[in-house]
Order: sequence, then structure tokens, then C-alpha cells
Amino acid sequence: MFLKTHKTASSTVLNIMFRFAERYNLTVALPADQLVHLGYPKTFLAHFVEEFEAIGQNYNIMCNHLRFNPSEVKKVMAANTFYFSILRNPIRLLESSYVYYKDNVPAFRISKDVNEFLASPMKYYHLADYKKNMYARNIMWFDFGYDNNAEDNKKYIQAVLKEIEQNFQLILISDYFDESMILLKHTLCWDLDDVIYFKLNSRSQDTVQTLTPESEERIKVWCSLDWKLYLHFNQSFWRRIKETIGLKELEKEVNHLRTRQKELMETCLSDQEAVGKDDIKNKAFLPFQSGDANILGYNLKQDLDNMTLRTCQKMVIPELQYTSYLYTVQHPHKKRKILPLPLTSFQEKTQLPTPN
Ligand SMILES: Nc1ncnc2c1ncn2[C@@H]1O[C@H](COP(=O)(O)OS(=O)(=O)O)[C@@H](OP(=O)(O)O)[C@H]1O
Repeated sequence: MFLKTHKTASSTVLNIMFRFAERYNLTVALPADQLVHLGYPKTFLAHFVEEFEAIGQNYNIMCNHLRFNPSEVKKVMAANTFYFSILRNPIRLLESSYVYYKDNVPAFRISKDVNEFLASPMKYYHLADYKKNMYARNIMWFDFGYDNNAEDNKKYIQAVLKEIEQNFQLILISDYFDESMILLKHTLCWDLDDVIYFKLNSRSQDTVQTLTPESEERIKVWCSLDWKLYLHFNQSFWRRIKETIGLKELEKEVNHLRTRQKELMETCLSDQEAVGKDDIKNKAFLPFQSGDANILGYNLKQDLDNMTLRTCQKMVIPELQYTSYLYTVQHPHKKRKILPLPLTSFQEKTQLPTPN
């Protein structure tokens, strides 16, 4: 079970998990009916999962966005399930969140830019809007199921950190994504090819806002719950690496991963890198766009043989399209998901086999 936190490189991890599920014929607990997330931002309930009543605890993977709720998650996932998640430095995360949720989040809407917002967040952040404002403050704390407006109290924070450690076997750090993938691979006894990825859901550089040094400091206070969460698990991440893989072996494996990734990018991509939304030729691969962000995607080479094409398509399919595709594969008799995207049928546009 992967807890997909927001703006933490979690779409790249979801893509890894979905490809793993397909490779080994595993069953994924997918959002029910027309949902694209598992009920988020509502606290997770088992019936948010498609066919939970029939499939019960027999899912192998669950990794779409949800707000963690251990007792309900345990109804869906078997007792021996491996739980992991990913955190990101709250400074980088808040800037990313500001740009992406600029139009959706009341606290972000009226400020000119992220620095103006951070100069006096309480001017824009009203507790009455708490249901829509979670992206503006301690979003990771919220995703783990806790109160993102709670007081910063040492005892309370210690208790939450302890509970997260009890519920999750591994917490990755997106600021060290490749190192995280190697740690994941070791922990789960996976192959290197299982963790090869193309970076998904990234932004064009011109939609990244520059934080002033004052803003960076203010984020540590404004999002102090997330800041402490991050510091704690960043420390345990590196401790774990030193105690298991060792830094030398880690460096070697990270280099292998990067070499393999580069080879695959040369095989698959016509531009060798991610491109802006207007330059994505096949709109089936257009990622969901939001706020002021220009979310990048990929163009595949034209002359790929069928097998290579399939492999490359799966590397670049954005989250919503992949969720919808897997849903149709796993639940062929259900109505297909209608996505909030400018395309008709993902299967038609990509020539992926239409599942029976
Ligand atoms: N491999 C890798 N390494 C480092 N960073 C990565 C990686 N993959 C995605 N990203 C960055 O993660 C941000 C998107 O996060 P999510 O996919 O979790 O966003 S979402 O909540 O699902 O919308 C987004 O951050 P910003 O570009 O700052 O917005 C991505 O660039």
C-alpha cells in the first residue's frame, strides 16, 4: 500500500506501482465508479474502492490518492501488506502546491504570488475554508490523516510520528528520489527494472516561483507540523540507507538506475526530455493541467515496434489516464471513467489494446 501524498513525486511512484501490477498480474484497489481518487479529501472508507464488497481483502496494491485511515485501509489490504509513503521538503512542496492549486484553494487565490502569501498567510487563510485549504498548510500531515491545523505541540507531534512509524514500514524522500527508489528496491527485493521511471507531473521552469530566503524560513513556521515530519523521516531515511545498503553501494546503484533510465529515454522519446503541454502531440498523453502550472509530458518516437511502444507508453501515461485504463482492464463490465481531460478514448488514441 502506497500512501500517495500530494506534490511529492507520488505520480511517478504510482506509475511504477501500476506497471509492477501489470507485469505480475496483480489486482489494484482502484477508485469506484467515476471517482479518480479514493474519496480524497474525505477520510478513506473501504467502499471508495471499486468492487470492495466482492473482492474484500484480496487486492494486492492500493496507491491512488486517499486520506489515510488505517482501520478502513486494513479492510481492503491483507494483514501482511507492506505500507510505504513519500515526503518532500515542505519548502519546495509549498511552492509547488501554490502554483498547482492557485485557482482551487481559497487561501492562494487572491495573493499575487507565493511570497506575498507567505508574508502574511493568515490574511488569506481562513479556518472556515478548512475543507478546501488543506493544500495551503501541512498538506502531508493532512494526507496521513491528521489535523493540519493542530497546534504545534511537542507531545502531540511525538505521538503522531510514533503512530506513522507503527503504520508504515518505509517513508521515502522525494528530494532524493533515485536514492528512494534504490531503498524501495532493496526493501521489497525488486529488480532495478522495477524502479526505472520517467519523471511525471513536473512543471516547466517558467511556472516555478522563486522563494525569497524570508519565505523559506516562514514555511518552516507556517507548516511546522510538516517541517517536523520531514526532518524526522529524512533522518530515519538516511539512517536506514547507512544501516542496510551503505552509501558506496547506494551511489553505484543510483548510477545504474540513471544509466538505464537514460537508455530507455533514448529508446522511447523523440525529444529526449519532457515537453510543455502545448508541445505534447498525442493528447492522450496530456497530463491534467491545474492552476498556473504548465505540467509537462512526453512525445514518443514514431517508429517503435509494438512491444517497445507498449513499454514506452506505460512509462509516460499520466496518472488519470493510467487509472482509467487499469479500471477498464480490471472492471470490463463497468462504465468507463470519464476523465476531466480533452480526449475521448485513451485506448483509441494510444492504440493500447482495448480490454475485453
Ligand atoms: N522523480 C522525481 N524526482 C523529483 N521530483 C519529482 C519526480 N517526479 C515528479 N517530481 C515532482 O513532484 C511534483 C509532483 O508531485 P505529485 O505527482 O505527487 O503531484 S500530485 O499531487 O499527484 O499532483 C512535481 O514538482 P514541481 O515540479 O515542483 O511541481 C514534480 O516535478
